[in-house]
Amino acid sequence: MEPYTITKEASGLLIYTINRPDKRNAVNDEVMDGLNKAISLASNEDVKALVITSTGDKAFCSGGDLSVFHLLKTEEDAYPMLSKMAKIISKLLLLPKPTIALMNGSAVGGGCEIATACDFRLGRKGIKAGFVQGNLAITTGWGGGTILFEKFPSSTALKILTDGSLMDTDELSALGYLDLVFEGDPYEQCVAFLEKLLDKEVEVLAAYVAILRKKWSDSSILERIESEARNCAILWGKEIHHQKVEEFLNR
Ligand SMILES: CC[C@@H](C(=O)O)C(=O)SCCNC(=O)CCNC(=O)[C@H](O)C(C)(C)COP(=O)(O)OP(=O)(O)OC[C@H]1O[C@@H](n2cnc3c(N)ncnc32)[C@H](O)[C@@H]1OP(=O)(O)O
Repeated sequence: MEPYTITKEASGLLIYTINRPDKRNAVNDEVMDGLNKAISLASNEDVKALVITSTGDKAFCSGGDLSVFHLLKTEEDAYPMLSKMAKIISKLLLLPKPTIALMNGSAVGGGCEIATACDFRLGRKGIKAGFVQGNLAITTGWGGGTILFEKFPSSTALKILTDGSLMDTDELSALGYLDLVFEGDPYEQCVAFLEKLLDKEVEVLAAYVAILRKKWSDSSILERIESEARNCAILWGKEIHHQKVEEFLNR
């Protein structure tokens, strides 16, 4: 089974789908490379917006693939992986097209980091989402913490990150994290949400998005994301983190 697919729709949507439902759509190197490729393709003139979604209804994305990344034991081992994905997420954040996380399942850990980098988050009623990294004795390491602080009030972001709880769609909507809670076919709901946006010329969309992207690029966001990855790598190398991951893998 291919770990991801990329499809271009006649509507102008480019759709990147993580396809590892048995691993709850966890991110491994191939998924990272696929996302990077989709982000590059989304810059093409005929693409109006990039949608990131996944297969199945259990998980939008369960974060980093712990069964693979658990082999990374030290700060020096972990940093290249964290930095690689932090760069991809930075590219997603600054992509000059609107981006949408279409969440038909729960978003956990790094899955929330991907969703947070998107401009819009659409979640199926009944899913959950949470930045659980703190429960594993690490922080966000892909830039998601920095981006959360950028997009939400600081007290809201700090509470979400330090609680490490999975929140339901009522809580996520109340916090403004979800822009739409949907029922029914995810793709149809996404197209309906974007109906008016997709009516606009691609240059108009890109120009509005550029205003927002400039605000971030002018505020040294790339350096701040890089420093988040570096700090996470330090915690990653500690024994307590490895114990917490073992507990998850052996539960
Ligand atoms: C690495 C970067 C870091 C960051 O910077 O953000 C992170 O992302 S840390 C990772 C944080 N993620 C987690 O801790 C998620 C753990 N997963 C879950 O909490 C749950 O699986 C779920 C996502 C809520 C789904 O629950 P459920 O539907 O009940 O499924 P299972 O728990 O039974 O899992 C099924 C299957 O999938 C495997 N799995 C799930 N998540 C991961 C993962 N992140 N990495 C690797 N494998 C994962 C799980 O082990 C099960 O496998 P089998 O036992 O072999 O069936």
